Amino acid sequence: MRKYFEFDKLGTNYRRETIAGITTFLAMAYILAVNPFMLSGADLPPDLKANYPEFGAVFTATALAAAIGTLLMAFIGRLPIGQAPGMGLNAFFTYTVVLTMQIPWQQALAGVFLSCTIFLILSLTGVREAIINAIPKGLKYAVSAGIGLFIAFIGLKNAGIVVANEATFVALGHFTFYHEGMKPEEILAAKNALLAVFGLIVTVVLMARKVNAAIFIGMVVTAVAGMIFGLVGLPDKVVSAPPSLAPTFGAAFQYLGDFSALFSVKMLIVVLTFLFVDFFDATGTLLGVASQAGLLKDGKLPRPGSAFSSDAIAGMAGAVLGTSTTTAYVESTAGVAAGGRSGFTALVTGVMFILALFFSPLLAIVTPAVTAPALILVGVLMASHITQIAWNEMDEAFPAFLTILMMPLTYSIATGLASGFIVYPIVKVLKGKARDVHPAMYVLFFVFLAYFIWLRE
Ligand SMILES: Nc1nc2[nH]cnc2c(=O)[nH]1
Repeated sequence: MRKYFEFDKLGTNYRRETIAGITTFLAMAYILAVNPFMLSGADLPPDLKANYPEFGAVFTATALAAAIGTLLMAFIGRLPIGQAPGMGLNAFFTYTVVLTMQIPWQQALAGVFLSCTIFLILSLTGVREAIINAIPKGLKYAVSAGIGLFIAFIGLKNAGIVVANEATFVALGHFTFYHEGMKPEEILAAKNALLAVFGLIVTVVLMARKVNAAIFIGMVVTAVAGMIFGLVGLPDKVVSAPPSLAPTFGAAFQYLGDFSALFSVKMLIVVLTFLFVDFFDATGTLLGVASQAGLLKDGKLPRPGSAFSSDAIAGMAGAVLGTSTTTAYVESTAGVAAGGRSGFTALVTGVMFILALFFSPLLAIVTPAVTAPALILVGVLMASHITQIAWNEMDEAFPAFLTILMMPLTYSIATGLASGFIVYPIVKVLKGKARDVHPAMYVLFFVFLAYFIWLRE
């Protein structure tokens, strides 16, 4: 074991790797609640919930996908990196693909499976690197930053901190509940918005103090405060058998053979968006976390094919189980900060996800106010990529800015992505820099243009 994980070469030991693995698990554990909450449409009106997979099955799928993905990273990638369903693509799955595009969730899972299969092929053949070089750096970072604003916006909306407004589209929610004539639901909404603000402050302070499991602890503190003030119910037990996977397991397969459903412009955009986001995210995250751990050689990952394949296979497995794209998690930096250097860290994290399968009753304490701080603060982590954009070059800055801005304002990652990829070649060509644009970018221009023409009808 020590030899397989190269403990001596990496200067590490079992104790340190175990603490690191538990640390990464605690930093990622919020996804066990947030993912089923989001993918099952729990924050949507009751009549829309029927269009989404069942909560319990998504919980089991999330824990299993995280366990499988993280164990793949342990044994194949041999990196101290955890995997779980990503926070941007679960929002894209729920709000864009199923809610707006009205694609059945089973077909959306087929799209996840397909995009990860393509990612696997690109990773094994080395084409991945060629594509990474073809996409302008500013757009790559804009995708992460835009997703950060998007999921933060979802958190603010779910918590009632930001509300709809007829005159201005959006406005600040209501936080006072002692006016005369307030309806009971208005009082409840105001109290929940206050609870979310409380949770946000607690979590920000924990993060600022560099507490590794800040988001997880923040959720627990918020839920306990919610129980004290009667906003969150008590779980009736702590341990139970995992909820059945039957409602979601293999649901993707019913569409994988249906070529007419799978090969439409709508699905092309869905698959491309899943692929792009996972592609850029995995590249940035694997390099970023490995760099922090001091594992890069000449700026390259050790065994890059294995690491990217672990990401892609985890996504395929997750789609079969019943969750949106599983990917390498930036929260793995918490375990690396605690000393994790080898795949053994990921082995420990993966085993923790298996144990978590038996604690599903605790999910009863997760309400929109409890998840909101996690959504908003993961948004901050992702938005930090904004600094990588060349803001003083307008032909770079504007497409990136548009990508970032359109994601929250149109409530769609795909629309943000499409906006940037359409505007980028136009601005470059009109500036007389057509040769600076990679041919692949012109192909994508037409693909995304087709998206706007055929999907907006
Ligand atoms: N890299 C990465 N880390 C995450 N942490 C939570 N969600 C994500 C995600 O989508 N990508």
